[in-house]
Amino acid sequence: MGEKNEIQEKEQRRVNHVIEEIHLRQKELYAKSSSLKESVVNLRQNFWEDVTVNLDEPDDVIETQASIKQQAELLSEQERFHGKVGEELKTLKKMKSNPYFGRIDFREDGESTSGPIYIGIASLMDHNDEDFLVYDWRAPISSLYYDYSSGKAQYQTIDGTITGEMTLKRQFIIRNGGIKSMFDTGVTIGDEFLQLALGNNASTTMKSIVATIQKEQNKIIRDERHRYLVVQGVAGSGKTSAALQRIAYLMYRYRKTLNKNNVVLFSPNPLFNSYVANVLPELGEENIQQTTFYEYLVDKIESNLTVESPFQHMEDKLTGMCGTYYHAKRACIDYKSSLNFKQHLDEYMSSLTSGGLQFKNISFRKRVIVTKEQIRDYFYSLDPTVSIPNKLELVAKWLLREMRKQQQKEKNKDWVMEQIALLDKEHYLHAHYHMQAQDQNELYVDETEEDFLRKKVVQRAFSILKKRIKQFQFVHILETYKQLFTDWPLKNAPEYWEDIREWTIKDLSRGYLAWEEATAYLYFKVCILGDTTDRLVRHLFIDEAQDYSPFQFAYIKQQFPYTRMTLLGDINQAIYTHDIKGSPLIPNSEDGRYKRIALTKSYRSTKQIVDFTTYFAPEGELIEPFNRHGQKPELVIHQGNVVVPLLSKIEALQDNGHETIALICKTRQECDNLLGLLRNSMSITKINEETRSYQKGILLLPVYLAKGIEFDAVVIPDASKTMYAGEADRALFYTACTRAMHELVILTDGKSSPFILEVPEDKYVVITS
Ligand SMILES: Nc1ncnc2c1ncn2[C@@H]1O[C@H](COP(=O)(O)OP(=O)(O)OP(=O)(O)O)[C@@H](O)[C@H]1O
Repeated sequence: MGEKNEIQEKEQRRVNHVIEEIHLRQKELYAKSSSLKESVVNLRQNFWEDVTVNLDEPDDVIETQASIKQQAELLSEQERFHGKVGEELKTLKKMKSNPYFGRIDFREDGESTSGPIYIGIASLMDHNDEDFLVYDWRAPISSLYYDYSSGKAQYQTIDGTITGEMTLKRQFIIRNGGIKSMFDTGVTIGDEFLQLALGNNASTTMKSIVATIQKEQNKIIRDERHRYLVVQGVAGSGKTSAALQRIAYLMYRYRKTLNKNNVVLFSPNPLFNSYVANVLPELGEENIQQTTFYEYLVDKIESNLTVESPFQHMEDKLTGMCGTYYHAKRACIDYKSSLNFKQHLDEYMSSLTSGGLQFKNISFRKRVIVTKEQIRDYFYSLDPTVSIPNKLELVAKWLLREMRKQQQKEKNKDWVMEQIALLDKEHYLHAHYHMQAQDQNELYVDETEEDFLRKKVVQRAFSILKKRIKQFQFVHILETYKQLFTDWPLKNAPEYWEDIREWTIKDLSRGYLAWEEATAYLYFKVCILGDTTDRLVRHLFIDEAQDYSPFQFAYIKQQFPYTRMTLLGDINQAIYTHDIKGSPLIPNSEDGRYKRIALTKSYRSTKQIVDFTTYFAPEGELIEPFNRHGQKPELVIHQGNVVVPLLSKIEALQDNGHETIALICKTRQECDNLLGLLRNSMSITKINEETRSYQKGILLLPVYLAKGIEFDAVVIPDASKTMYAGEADRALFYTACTRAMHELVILTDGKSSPFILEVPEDKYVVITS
């Protein structure tokens, strides 16, 4: 037997031993789980038997309450334990098939021997709880595996830096308990291992990358020092993957204090949410809160206003903008996305301390009981040095007092008697008992049952009004915001200001907030109404951060004042805002609290695809392909009718074994046209902004919905000059092409997009059909 085989056999024996230990642990946990389950069931069934209930004296009541609380705590403790055991069992099940993926032999300075350390998705002790059979990939010592090849190495612990020498680094592929292959590697994570991981078909859900995390990615995952961690990474460089492993790392590192409610991920579209939903559970962690920034805004803006979705915004920008309108709308988007606009808004808001805030009349039963002028006068009679939100608090108190006076006035009116007649039996009984109780305690009764019922009816009728007053709904935010465009003089007005004003007033008057307006409006609202900052969120992750405007970032920073942020993006894929100068992804925003990490290696696409797309990448960032080879991209030139060549290309891609083939168009309009042409010839799934998940097959979608996602093969059905021409289309075209893992096919009518012409001809194959 060769030395290599002997080593593999020895390793296999160890794998068998670990699986045996896993088996023992499982048995132990199953026993624990069923006894816990039994105890939970018993506790639930006998809950009241074990509680001492005595309500005779006030002291007894307190004692009873304490007894119930104690019993409830015991029950929830047992339930929690049971849940934990269940989670451990799930992890062990995964480990039984694949107990670990790496081994390092590390000799600490001052020690004479180097112990082997095996690394897997979770830690495992032997049955005596003495030795670690497997270390969690997030344990401090495991970072050696990702950061070093053989030789001098070090890692950080809470007690300081541990230095030493790594004498061996071995990687395993273990499936169903058998070692399929193993490599001893000289580089940090060996290419062969990564080749295998990347060569597979695209999956409809993202996978974890713990076995092959790269050194630069490991820096992102383990950074704990910086308030703002900014990752500029080229397409397919693993930004999203690193972000998800980072979440898993933080949940492990701070498991006693951090839970899923303290972590939020802003994702680019609803489809992406389900695309990444498997990663954390695969790593034994619960999913965190995921939302799109659009959903986040809509949730906070009054429900009677309509907020334009970023996708509709894109669609309009790409299909409906031409001529002077195009330039004016662009100026509008640029301005409202900028910090200049924020400053303008801030100045306007400070002017509101002395006048201009608009209010709403307060009406009851179609009669105005407090006019907006009365509210305004009261508001501006208050001390001008007090902040607007604090003054609103005082106005609300005054209004609530006014409401109480109004209630008194309303109580004796006829409508109240009519309402009393409509009350149900319960209310009458309540009134009756109330009077009885009074009889026992008082010598005379000053209130009749009718009085009591009248009071109740009026209280109920005013309750919604009072609730709205407490929420400061008497302030007319929309009208006050609109004034900014009607009355407020603007210094240094941007180009096309008159057009911008006109559109904005029209939109606001019909209760419509354009996408570029929505954040500004919400910012204005929270500043006027007062602090609604989010203190619960301790880590915020923003994927596709290049698509956030400087104004949106400023708002996010203000809303999450105590939150650490991880921003991940790619300047090359900036498709929403034209003005990316203020983006934090660009280095000049660095200060001590910022850490910027650049990822330049692209793992998603084959070398041939990366070589092709690099030529028209907008910002010319350094892009290195990973060494995985495939076919050169194909440029199919047809004579006008796209259907025949498109169908034959899709068939060819299917024959090549590709399971997920995406037809990526520039707009939804183009998708609709194409679907009309292809619908009768093949089964196609069209993806729109509401799509939450997808299956393998042929997918049709606009590029802005493909953000963050990848497919085995990508087909660009129309890459002609009329479709992708202007500079604004460059990032869209780049984003579309970089979604491909293995094959990229581009069709044109012969007049190709200028971006293709920027690529040397030897980088792609031309086919004329
Ligand atoms: N270290 C790694 N090991 C294995 N696979 C990796 C690694 N890093 C990235 N990948 C794979 O590369 C692909 C791209 O990763 P990911 O989607 O995280 O990149 P991204 O930078 O967010 O891309 P984009 O910005 O283009 O959406 C995924 O299939 C991911 O699994």
